[in-house]
Amino acid sequence: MESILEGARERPGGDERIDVDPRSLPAALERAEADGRVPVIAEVKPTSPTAEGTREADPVDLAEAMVDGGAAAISVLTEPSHFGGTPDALRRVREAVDVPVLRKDFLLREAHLDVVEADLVLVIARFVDDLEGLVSAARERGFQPLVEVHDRGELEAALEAGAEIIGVNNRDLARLEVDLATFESVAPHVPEDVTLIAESGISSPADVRRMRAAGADALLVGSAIMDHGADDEVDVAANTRRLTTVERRPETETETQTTHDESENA
Ligand SMILES: O=C(O)c1ccccc1NCC(=O)[C@H](O)[C@H](O)COP(=O)(O)O
Repeated sequence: MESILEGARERPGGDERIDVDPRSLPAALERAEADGRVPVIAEVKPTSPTAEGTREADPVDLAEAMVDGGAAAISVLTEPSHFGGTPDALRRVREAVDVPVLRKDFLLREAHLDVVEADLVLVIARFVDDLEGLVSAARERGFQPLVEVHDRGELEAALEAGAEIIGVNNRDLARLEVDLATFESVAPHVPEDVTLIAESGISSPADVRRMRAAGADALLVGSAIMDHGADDEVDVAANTRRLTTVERRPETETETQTTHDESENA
């Protein structure tokens, strides 16, 4: 984690202030609910420190397949060194799709906001010194800030900073371990009027049901959709659809299987 943060500290920001006309995330989540889709924010994540490989596919093709699979919004990694992302990939994806697009990166200061337009930006509570300042700076530019927390202390900080969209990350960024019980322990303390997102480690229909039962308004899913470990061409639309259609299907005993398990058993 330290090398990711070191890279983020050294990365320059933009020199010109960005001004965005954003697509609303809450409205996109409502549209998904209205037509019976689980609201999923599908993540274009070429690789990561915990991924088994790298997906070289064009980010635009991936994002379009995700929308085809029913994704309510798209998240695009723009961190270059550990996640294989670029701001240009996000710019191209946002031009190609009509759903809200989240910039997923390790943004530490105001100038980092001025790199590329997006509908939402991720602000990670534990890494930002002036959380309220960065949340306000994001809003002044038109971005919807998604403030990420991992425990109740960070949740309090996010609420004090004025967060209206909060993500609870099931991945402990200190140890990189994932535990879905994290969301279950933090969610009951999140006020009703906050848009609440469960992040990381959601890979099976059973995980989707579990996070929704715990109060998630939306789910942020990367690895299970990108399926980095699979050898062949991955069907990103099918991987997305498998999660977005969960609430249209009756619960079954095999729902705990991840995408990879299922394709091995097919
Ligand atoms: O995903 C990682 O390996 C990772 C490592 C270090 C810091 C952050 C990391 N992930 C960031 C994320 O929050 C996830 O990309 C996102 O929540 C999706 O998670 P998943 O569905 O488990 O890929």
